[in-house]
Amino acid sequence: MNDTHRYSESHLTRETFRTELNGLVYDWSYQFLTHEQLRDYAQYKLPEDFATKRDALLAGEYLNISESREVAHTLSRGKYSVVREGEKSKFVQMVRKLRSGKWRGATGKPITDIVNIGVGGSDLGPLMASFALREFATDIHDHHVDTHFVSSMDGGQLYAVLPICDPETTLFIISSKSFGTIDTFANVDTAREWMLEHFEPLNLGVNDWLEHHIIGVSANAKKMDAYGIPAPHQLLFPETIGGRFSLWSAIGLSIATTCGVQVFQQMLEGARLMDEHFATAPVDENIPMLMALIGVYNREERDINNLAILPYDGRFRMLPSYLQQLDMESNGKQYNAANEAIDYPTGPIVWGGFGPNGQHAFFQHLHQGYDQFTADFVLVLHRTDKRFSKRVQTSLAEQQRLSVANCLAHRRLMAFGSKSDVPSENYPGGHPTSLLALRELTPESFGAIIAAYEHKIFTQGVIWGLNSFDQPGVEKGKQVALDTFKALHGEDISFDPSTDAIIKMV
Ligand SMILES: O=P(O)(O)OC[C@H]1O[C@H](O)[C@H](O)[C@@H](O)[C@@H]1O
Repeated sequence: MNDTHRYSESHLTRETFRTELNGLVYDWSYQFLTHEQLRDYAQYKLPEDFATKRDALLAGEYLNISESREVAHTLSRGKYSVVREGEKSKFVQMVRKLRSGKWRGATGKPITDIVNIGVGGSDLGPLMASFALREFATDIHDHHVDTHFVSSMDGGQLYAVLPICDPETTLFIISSKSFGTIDTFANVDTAREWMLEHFEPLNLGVNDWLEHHIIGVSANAKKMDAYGIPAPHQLLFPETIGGRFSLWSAIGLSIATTCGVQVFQQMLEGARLMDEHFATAPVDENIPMLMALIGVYNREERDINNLAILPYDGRFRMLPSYLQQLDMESNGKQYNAANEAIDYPTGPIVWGGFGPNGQHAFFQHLHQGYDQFTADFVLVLHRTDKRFSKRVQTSLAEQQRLSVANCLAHRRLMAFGSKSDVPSENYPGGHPTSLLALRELTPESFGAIIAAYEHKIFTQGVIWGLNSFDQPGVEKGKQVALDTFKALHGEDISFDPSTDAIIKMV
């Protein structure tokens, strides 16, 4: 494809490469494709049954073949939403009880700290959304609850969280679709020891812990029963919702305990509107499809193997980690949906970091390093926050403008470069990037941007013939780690000289 006319600033004045949905602006001006090329590329790349597959996804009917189940996460922001029954919903009642201080611990004190224990999809989505949306909480009563997140198997986060919590006023949400992930239960075991150590001198025990200080969120009711979680404290969600797509479901409980039910509902609504847009907008105005086709083009025609996610608003700090799982676990595959080996590139390596800080760190490589990359800049154009006086708000608004200016400037430098005969002053440019700009961050626009990425990844999976909804590579990782763990416990298992030697040192 001929792109000699792109990356010339004059060309950009003749065509608009921008589409908007409810305050989410997607600008692809600094990508290689023109509208015409994009439409041709869509015809060439999208399989004939793409619309059928898309409709099946949005109806909750798309088949995850290898796991023999449907894919239903889009329904969790529509007709099967956990908040659809309002005050009658168990999810809503739990959130209200916790956020109003009516949920009491075993000694009768109101819960003040909630710890979500989960990993992967049971951690990254809730953590990201809670962090991004906490300032929008509207239904705060007199009571203040803090929500913490613990995921890592090494206990590293418990070291930080336990000392600032009081066992009598702390509640743990065990978030695990399978209710069997070893990382999560390693953390739960330690949390239980911490609590029981405090409870036993008070003549309280495991049952008091289970009765007052635990909520289970899972697709596996049997395992929650077996663990002893009382039925009223169990939240179930369907098997058909994949872990990395589960923040919209009951797994989002910690989002709602942090931000309130209303914000959670608004987030779902933003995602639902993106579902509608994905279903109906023409291809060169369809945000997820544009993102997908541009990504496939960069991967296949330009041989660019990585995508940097560069948010310029601190509330999106966790977005790169979230999208890493969403994309790499879905499309990082060398086999197709029919389980045949494939010989073409699929999903890119997704990485990134908070843009303003990255400028003082890894941007050197982006501006002058050897490697090719593509990037998504994520920007929020306006921010107001009534918690501050006018005077402080004015200063904060100036900071927001500073961040916007830096984002736009670095994006230009990556696209157009800055030529000089002095090698150290030469910036090659030519890196294709997109801009996702929110006019304002709201729960709705947040929901929309996350759903856009989900559909982008789905579309790419369809183009590449993948099943984007399984993750055997992760399952394999769990098995190999089990054997190593046994060896650490003294079982006579040998691996290789390096591993064996380190095991002996532990
Ligand atoms: O929610 P859980 O069943 O505990 O699973 C947590 C995570 O486990 C695995 O690593 C899967 O690959 C992830 O997709 C999942 O999100």
